Amino acid sequence: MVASSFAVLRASRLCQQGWKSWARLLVPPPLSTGGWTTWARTNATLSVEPEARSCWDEPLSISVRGLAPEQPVTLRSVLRDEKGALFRAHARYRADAGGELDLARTPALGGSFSGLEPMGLLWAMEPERPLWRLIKRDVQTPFEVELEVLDGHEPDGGQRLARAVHERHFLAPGVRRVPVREGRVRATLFLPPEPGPFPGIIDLFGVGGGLLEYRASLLAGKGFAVMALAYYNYDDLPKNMETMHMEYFEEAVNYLRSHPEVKGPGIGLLGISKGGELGLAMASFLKGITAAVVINGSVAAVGNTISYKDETIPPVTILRNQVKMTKDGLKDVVDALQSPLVDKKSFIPVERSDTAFLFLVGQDDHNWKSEFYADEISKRLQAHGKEKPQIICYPAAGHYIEPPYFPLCSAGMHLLVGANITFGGEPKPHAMAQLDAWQQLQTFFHKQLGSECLHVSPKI
Ligand SMILES: CCCCCCCCCCCCCCCC(=O)SCCNC(=O)CCNC(=O)[C@H](O)C(C)(C)COP(=O)(O)OP(=O)(O)OC[C@H]1O[C@@H](n2cnc3c(N)ncnc32)[C@H](O)[C@@H]1OP(=O)(O)O
Repeated sequence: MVASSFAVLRASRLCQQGWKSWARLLVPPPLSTGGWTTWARTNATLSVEPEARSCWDEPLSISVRGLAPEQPVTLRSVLRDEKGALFRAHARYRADAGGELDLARTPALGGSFSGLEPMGLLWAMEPERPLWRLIKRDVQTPFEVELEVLDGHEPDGGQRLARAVHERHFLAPGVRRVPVREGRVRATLFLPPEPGPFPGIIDLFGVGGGLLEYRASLLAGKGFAVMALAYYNYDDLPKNMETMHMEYFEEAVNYLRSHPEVKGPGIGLLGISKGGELGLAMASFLKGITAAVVINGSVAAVGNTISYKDETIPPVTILRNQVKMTKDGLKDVVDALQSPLVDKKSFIPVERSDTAFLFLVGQDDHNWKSEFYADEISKRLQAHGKEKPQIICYPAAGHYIEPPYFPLCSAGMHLLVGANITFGGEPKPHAMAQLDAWQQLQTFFHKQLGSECLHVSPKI
């Protein structure tokens, strides 16, 4: 296993910091307290850099000025998703002797997180609605994050001293969004600003289907042509996923490879969960796939048959008696799939693939045994004289390894199981895993797809 390093991330974070812009965003009236000394300050300012807006995957510099020396304050964040669900985080801080507070230098004293966490107010958000996952549906609009500074350390906060609203965007400047309806292919292609050609990537999500675009749109901001590909429960595609026909995915690969703005000869694949399993199947059956990143995928067909021409891979047996209950009343299905070493016909024939692989694994994935699957794929590839894949394991990370700063979704409704299940993961290590995984997959694709490390300016 390759240990991951976070040093690179810190360096890139520092490079992205822009110039300081202090803006007093809200000045509440002074407290009337009958002569008692209070901490509330009328001249506190909250500064967020970049100013006013940024890309979702970009780090922020958050600081407060104009507080009293050593003043205790609580910082709060809130975001409303497109379904109206609220996500919140808060942390207690103490200003320095000069009445300042910089989240890059001042540790949180408790709350949704503690310690030095400059981005904790984003990644530590929790949904107000239980088991709700933060999903961005329309990438053409930003999420608005409201930040507040409150006097004192009371859980519900004291007087509001300052407030800022910051837009987090999913389309970097100049990135183009092109809906695709070609033959049977239903997708959205994101192209970096011209001129191309750009290395091409197909992006696949998992059970639930639909067409989620936010990862593809963010990745296009890093110099890739990324096509978010729907495969069921979208438009005129099948409503369910009884059989996954590789011919559909082949059509999508051919479409992207022949696109005038996509650099050849081969393309990349990115898939999470069921999307990782399908990416593995595509890399095993189809031609023209140079590189694949599988995030917590399976090496077995799960829940449906995979077919290509006259071959079929049947799904592994479900071991219903292995479903356990957690103390929180959630189902834990991690042991509920038969091993593909037993159900050998369900093992995707990865040995046929000449694709370079990167496996990103949450070691606390409770959806299924991602680490075991990655290890078995590695063994199978090497036993057939193929290149050893890169495997990066993240301790205490769960199933949904998303782009940076998405809050952990540690439990939720699983549409295949029909019940709420645990997905695993602890907020802090999961957040660190997301940050590292995002860098690792970009580095891997740039290397394998032969591109220069082009970045679209995140300035919006
Ligand atoms: C006892 C038996 C044992 C069996 C033991 C078997 C073991 C078995 C092992 C596991 C095997 C796994 C194998 C693959 C593991 C993956 O693949 S994990 C899943 C990864 N999936 C993804 O990342 C794709 C997610 N995409 C989606 O879920 C859909 O595209 C979206 C985003 C929900 C949008 O779809 P849509 O049709 O527009 O959704 P919408 O109508 O708004 O809502 C549909 C439902 O989703 C819910 N929903 C919508 N938004 C959200 C949200 N933000 N948060 C939470 N829920 C939401 C809604 O409430 C709604 O539910 P209902 O009201 O119908 O109950």
